[in-house]
Amino acid sequence: GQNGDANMEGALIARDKVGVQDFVLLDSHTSEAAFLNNLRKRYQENLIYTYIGSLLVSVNPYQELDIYTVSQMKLYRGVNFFELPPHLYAIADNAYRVMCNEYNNHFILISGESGAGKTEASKKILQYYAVTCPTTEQLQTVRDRLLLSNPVLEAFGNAKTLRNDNSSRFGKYMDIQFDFKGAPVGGHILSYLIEKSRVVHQNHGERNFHIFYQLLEGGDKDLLCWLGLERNPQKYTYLIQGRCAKVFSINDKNDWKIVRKAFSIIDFTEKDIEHLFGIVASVLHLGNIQFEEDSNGHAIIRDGSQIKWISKLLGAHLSILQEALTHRKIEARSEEVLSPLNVDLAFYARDAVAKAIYGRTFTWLVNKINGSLANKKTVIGLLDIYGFEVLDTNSFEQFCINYCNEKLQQLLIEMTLKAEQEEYELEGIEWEPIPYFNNKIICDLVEQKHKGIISILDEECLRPGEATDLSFLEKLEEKVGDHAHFVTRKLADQKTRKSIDWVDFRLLHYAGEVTYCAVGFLEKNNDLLYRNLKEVLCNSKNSIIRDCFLLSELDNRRRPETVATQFKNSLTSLIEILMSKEPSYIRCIKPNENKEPGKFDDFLIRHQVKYLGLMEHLRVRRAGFAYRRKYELFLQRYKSLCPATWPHWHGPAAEGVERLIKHIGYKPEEYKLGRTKIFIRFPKTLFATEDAFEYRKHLLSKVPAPLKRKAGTGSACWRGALARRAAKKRTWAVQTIRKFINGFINRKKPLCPENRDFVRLSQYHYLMKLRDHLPKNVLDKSWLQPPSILEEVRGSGGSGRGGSGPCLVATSVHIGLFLVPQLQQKVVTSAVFSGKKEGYLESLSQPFLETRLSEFSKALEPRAPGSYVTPVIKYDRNGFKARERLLVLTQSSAYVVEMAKIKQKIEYSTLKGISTSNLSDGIVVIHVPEDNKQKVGNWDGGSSEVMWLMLPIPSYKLLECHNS
Ligand SMILES: Nc1ncnc2c1ncn2[C@@H]1O[C@H](COP(=O)(O)OP(=O)(O)OP(=O)(O)O)[C@@H](O)[C@H]1O
Repeated sequence: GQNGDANMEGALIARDKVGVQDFVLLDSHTSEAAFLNNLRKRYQENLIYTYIGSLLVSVNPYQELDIYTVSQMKLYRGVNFFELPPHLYAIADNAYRVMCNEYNNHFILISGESGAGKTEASKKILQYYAVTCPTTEQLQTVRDRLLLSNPVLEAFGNAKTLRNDNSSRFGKYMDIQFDFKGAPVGGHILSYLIEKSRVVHQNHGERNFHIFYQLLEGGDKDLLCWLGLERNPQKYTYLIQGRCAKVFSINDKNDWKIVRKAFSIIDFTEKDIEHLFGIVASVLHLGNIQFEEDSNGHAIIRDGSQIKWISKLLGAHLSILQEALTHRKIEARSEEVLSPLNVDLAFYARDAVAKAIYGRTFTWLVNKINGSLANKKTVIGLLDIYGFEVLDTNSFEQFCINYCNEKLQQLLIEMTLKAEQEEYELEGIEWEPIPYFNNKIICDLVEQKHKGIISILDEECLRPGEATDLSFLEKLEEKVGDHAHFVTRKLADQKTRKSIDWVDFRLLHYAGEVTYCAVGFLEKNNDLLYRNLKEVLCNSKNSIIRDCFLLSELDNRRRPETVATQFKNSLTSLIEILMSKEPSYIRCIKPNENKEPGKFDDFLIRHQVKYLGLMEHLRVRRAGFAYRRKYELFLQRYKSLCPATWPHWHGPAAEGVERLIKHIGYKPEEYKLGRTKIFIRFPKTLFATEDAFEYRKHLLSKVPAPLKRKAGTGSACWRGALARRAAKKRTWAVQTIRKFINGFINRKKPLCPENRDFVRLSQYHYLMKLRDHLPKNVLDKSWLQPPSILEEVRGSGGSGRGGSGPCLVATSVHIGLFLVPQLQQKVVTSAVFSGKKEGYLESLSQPFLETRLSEFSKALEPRAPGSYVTPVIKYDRNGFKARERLLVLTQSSAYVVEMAKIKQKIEYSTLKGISTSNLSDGIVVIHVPEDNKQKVGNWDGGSSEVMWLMLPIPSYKLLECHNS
């Protein structure tokens, strides 16, 4: 992928820091141990992010890290992927920039097991966009709503589980919508499979959804009184099954305040809120309803107080409600008969209605939030979805979740791995396609029409007669028993048999085996709500309940779709949505079970590395070539390594690259040349090249321009040269330190051989400091005080034979500001080369040729009359074409000006200076002298001394002179 290539350079630069920051650069890429070592090494230094190409691996730090500040966000904004260490923000920013540049849609898929940090990651990305994207006051509201939808959704959709105190119990796909200027203007949320069973039952150590506890803890007295609730959660059956209603790590009272406030911002009316909490309270009352047997063995409600509250809060008729909870309406021929329920069935009906009310209200809530976020244009989607789940006992929910993960893996395979192989094909590179495990076979096992597990389950649910979970299991054995990824006790061999119970079936998922207990599958898939209970709810006076239970549902005599089928369908449409977008991936890893910072549990992590398919991904990413890059970019970066390509190569880039790599001595087995890209097989080849490049860059940054050209013809064998250099450097260091001490002792004497270097060093430092503190304009008379040693030496007339240092100090005060860049370069080069290079003194009196200034005016020269080098032109969906333009910024305002107009108004030769921004935003700042203000006329911005112009960099040429 595009960004995968890009981050490679960053990985190169930082590779010596802590491990490799891109797994692709691991020497032994097939070794799981090496993979884990690298991950551990980085984690222990709190480096929680690592790339595999363009995929980001994240390990939950379980502590607040100082890497999510606004200044960090700004650091990553617009910066090329490869220039900074791996980060969520880099992924987010890359998606954003690709979206803006290409006007296409994007999604970021975040996966990992419970507690691995998915939700945190998606919130951080959202914050990143909220802070860094352009916005207006008007859009501020949308931004706030986007951010505040989170606490509300979390209150209703998250719960404390054993694995995570704030576990999302629903899958979430959120689109962030941007307008053509890249401002976030809206959002849309899709939710998947809220875990309704939690409303009525929680495992030991777990809680119900946060909102119940928040309401009881934080709701004010009047509200609770109106809802008929007591503040004590221990009073509510539905809240205490996990026996941990109060948890130290969760502040329900505080969270309540946040949620309550969020409601008002995301457009909820007081009526909505009243009805919503009416429903929440009703669920609690429902849970406290108890049934007993009457003399006929029929269920009757033991105490009428709860049902009265429910009737009030849901606006349902008391006696009808009472009847509905204890009877079932059966249709016999054309008659409807009310048949009384026994106690067990009454409890079942009670729980079913609680789950249905809560589940549908959650969906209503999501829709309501969507209503307040609605907008259009391009989007970036954030998919935060439960990762692979393997519990001690795995039930229907785990089956759905793991099926979902199979589907997403399939998507990843289709989009990434195949794309990878196709790239080689496209580039015309000979390459044996590497086999990877395609999990389609498992997806088919689950979802295939008529033959898949879901179809078989549905059939059992719908068929007349005595269908049970066991008969479902038998059907499975009968129909998919010979499938390679399906086992039951009966089908297993002697050895495996022991580990599978009679009620279990086992699937061999792509990530490993999971044994599912079939008990409860039918009931959960059916998700039946008795018809008469539905009727009661359809007639409710609570408007939310009425929205959730439509009368039309009653008219529809067809059976509603089963849960598994609904889920399957929503996954299918999700995959469709995702297929139309550009993907980015984040894989979250949970480092230990104890939520402990700094603890790297090898066993647990190895397991996840496997489940997340990371080795698989790396293997494919590294299968042929570790690195590939467009010829232009490769040449751009490394051209200084070969005299034929430095400073400019005039032929086709591919040929330039060929020359270049011949010159630096690549062996044939190390690389391949494709149609548009060079492919390098081993990381070490690239490292050597990068070393040479770094070294050259270091050197070039200190050479005056005329010398730069000559330097290009230097030694060819950089690898050897490097070693020699290092040895030389050490000797040199020893001598220098000695000299420095000597110089310091003699610093007060007039200039003499003992103190000359020391004085020169002081001069140098002074000038460097001066450079950063130059007066901002001609009226500013402040000037950095030189250290006394320089004054003294100058006073004693010691400008000496070198003539460089003191002279510069004296003259620079009088130099016009527009010479400053020139002067700065000379200062630097003087410190480095004076007395060391022949011909340096001569070069001093001439202006340096390849300064940014001259290079810049060259770049602006039209190639053909009236046109400029590669203008930045964008098109949007509506065919809007942004013209070639300049952004003009004065100190008080900004204008957009047509290139053509500017050309008439400024003589480039009078520019005061130019600076390029260090972001990849394609912007250059031109400093215009004061007198040009008049000519520039209507973009006058007031009283500024220096006028600034900004314009998109028209070509590589400019970038290049900035970088070198
Ligand atoms: N980047 C991070 N910095 C600090 N703490 C983090 C970070 N990511 C996760 N955590 C901690 O780990 C906890 C669990 O993370 P999170 O809720 O995001 O997991 P999840 O993968 O969404 O789990 P689930 O699937 O159960 O919803 C958080 O509540 C937080 O305490």
